[in-house]
Amino acid sequence: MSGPSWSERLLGGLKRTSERLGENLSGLTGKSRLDDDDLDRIEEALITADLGPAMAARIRDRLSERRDVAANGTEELRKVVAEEIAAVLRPVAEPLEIDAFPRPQVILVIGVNGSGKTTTIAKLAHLFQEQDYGVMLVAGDTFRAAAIGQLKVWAERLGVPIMAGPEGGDSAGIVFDAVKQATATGIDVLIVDTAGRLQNKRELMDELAKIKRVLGRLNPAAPHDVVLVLDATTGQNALSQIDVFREVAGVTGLVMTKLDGTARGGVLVAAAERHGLPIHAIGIGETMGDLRPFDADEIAGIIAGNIR
Ligand SMILES: Nc1nc2c(ncn2[C@@H]2O[C@H](COP(=O)(O)OP(=O)(O)OP(=O)(O)O)[C@@H](O)[C@H]2O)c(=O)[nH]1
Repeated sequence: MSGPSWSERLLGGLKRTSERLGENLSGLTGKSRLDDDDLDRIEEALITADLGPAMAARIRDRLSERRDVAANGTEELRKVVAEEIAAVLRPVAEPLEIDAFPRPQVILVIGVNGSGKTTTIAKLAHLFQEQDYGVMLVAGDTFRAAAIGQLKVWAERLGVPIMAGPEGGDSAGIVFDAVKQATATGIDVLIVDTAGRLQNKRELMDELAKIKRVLGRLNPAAPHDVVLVLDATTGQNALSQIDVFREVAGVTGLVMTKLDGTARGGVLVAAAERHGLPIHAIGIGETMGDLRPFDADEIAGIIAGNIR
């Protein structure tokens, strides 16, 4: 396939974050020692680059112990920043493993409409297919016919079975039927799409709670994973979505999408620092192959890379 490579696209998605840092730090060149004003500027730059105040303070502290790094050129400064970011990201880099017994492993996928939920479901299904697992999709968002239709298109493209009811159908009932069928047919992974109407928190909570209750009746361990899909282009907004969805659904892990294009990917670091939830993968495009493992050192390196 022609076009930009994985890393070029990822670089694009983190560019805004890394450029913000780069611009703010370029004035430090030639100094022999960082003074308090320099540290203030760095801290501010890190905050405007979406890394969040806690992370910015952490890096500032680290640099205040290493004020001489500026004397060794910006390369050294870059290394210290990258290392601090990587230290926060490494513990949360955790791929989604299929290890549930008895099968199927049930993965509930949640997130606001437009976050890239449906596309992420297709990408995950593709990934698991490549690992030789039998996958089935469930159209649990019954509020919009378009959502059901879109998932059906992906199921066909992937060549995987799908359980879908009519628009307005009872999603918990559909999920129940899907688990029964998946169990009977030896499916390994059941990926469930859910409604993402964040504006109505009560209804969303009731709906997700009902799906979880029904699942628990068939298998107390289900859902095994509750994966929240976040859109990197929403920047800080992604953080409040984590708060809300943790409260309504008990999130077990994250996938961040749209880390290509004009994303504000620095928010990944803020999310990791604040929540410590596993980050399973990142999305960097619209096709089923555009899911990439979350590589802490790679991301940290790119974010810090433009400091000059
Ligand atoms: N550039 C880019 N676009 C993406 C990515 N993931 C999803 N998209 C696009 O974002 C748009 C929304 O994605 P969907 O998967 O339909 O999102 P959804 O959350 O299911 O949204 P609804 O269908 O409205 O519920 C689509 O145009 C996708 O092609 C990604 O990683 N990168």
